[in-house]
Amino acid sequence: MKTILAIHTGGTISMSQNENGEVVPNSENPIAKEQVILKGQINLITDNLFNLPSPHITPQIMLKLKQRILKAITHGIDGVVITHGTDTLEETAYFLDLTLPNTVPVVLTGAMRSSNEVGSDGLYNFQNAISIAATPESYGKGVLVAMNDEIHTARFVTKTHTTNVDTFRTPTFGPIGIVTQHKAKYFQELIQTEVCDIDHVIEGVYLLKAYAGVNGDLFSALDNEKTRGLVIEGLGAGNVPPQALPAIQKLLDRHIPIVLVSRCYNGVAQKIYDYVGGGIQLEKMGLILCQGLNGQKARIKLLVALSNGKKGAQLHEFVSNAIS
Ligand SMILES: NC(=O)C[C@H](N)C(=O)O
Repeated sequence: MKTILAIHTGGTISMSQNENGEVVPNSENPIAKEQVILKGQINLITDNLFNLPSPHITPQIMLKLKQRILKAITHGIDGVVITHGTDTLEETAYFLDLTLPNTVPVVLTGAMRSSNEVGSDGLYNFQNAISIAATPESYGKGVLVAMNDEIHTARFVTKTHTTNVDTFRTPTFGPIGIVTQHKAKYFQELIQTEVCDIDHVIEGVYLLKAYAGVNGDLFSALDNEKTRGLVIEGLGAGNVPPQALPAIQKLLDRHIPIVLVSRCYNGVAQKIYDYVGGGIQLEKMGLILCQGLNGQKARIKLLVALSNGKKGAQLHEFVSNAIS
């Protein structure tokens, strides 16, 4: 019989609606007490590690979660399920994907409707996640996200709707599997995973979004001792308005690594344009183009790489490479 560890961290999946219709955290996690469909076929261990709405989750908390999972892997666990608030679920999932060894299935799930709401999706998603974690086909697939009958990779999944249960999508590449009758079926191979172990996380890694007419004001605000790295969500294929460039150049002159992704929902940042602020010129300035990650994922990757002590060409190679 397989032993699966369920780690609960909070989020809507463990909340309830009160008599005023407000969704609030519970002192006791209702999902942890539910009967799960595979009871009798698996040995389920429960750890109520945190009880936090996911906007309260920080990289330091992600690191604690990673350490908890690592301990369980060392003790021979067969699979791990994590329940998590959906707002930052993709960031925690990718943090774990980058920092854990790819040895046992690790599956994150959550809910868009709290535990006592009509049509609540929490228990359903939780059961799916358990069956995915207990499936032999789930080995070697990196950290997975299971929501609404779909299986996504941590690397590319993103929350796309504020309230709809069909919110988690993988733009450009699509999900790698589906769940039917609580059984996982995979139809895409995962591209190679990368592991970058860390024992601490640094501060001072920021994310800014470009927009029409953005100037250097926000970039100049980062010209200080605290700044260790920056991700810019550029326009289109990865372009930035010219007025912002002098302030960006100043950050580069201070040897602050700057990663460029696209603010577009689909597609990857590319070197297409050779005008002032175009991707080709930004790369010549020294920005690192990161293909395929959204801004929040690229920030996690840069944070992990810098926390690991990566610099120069090694940092460049690790951060720029997401799709090969
Ligand atoms: N659906 C959810 O879980 C959203 C909630 N605000 C959270 O992330 O904790």
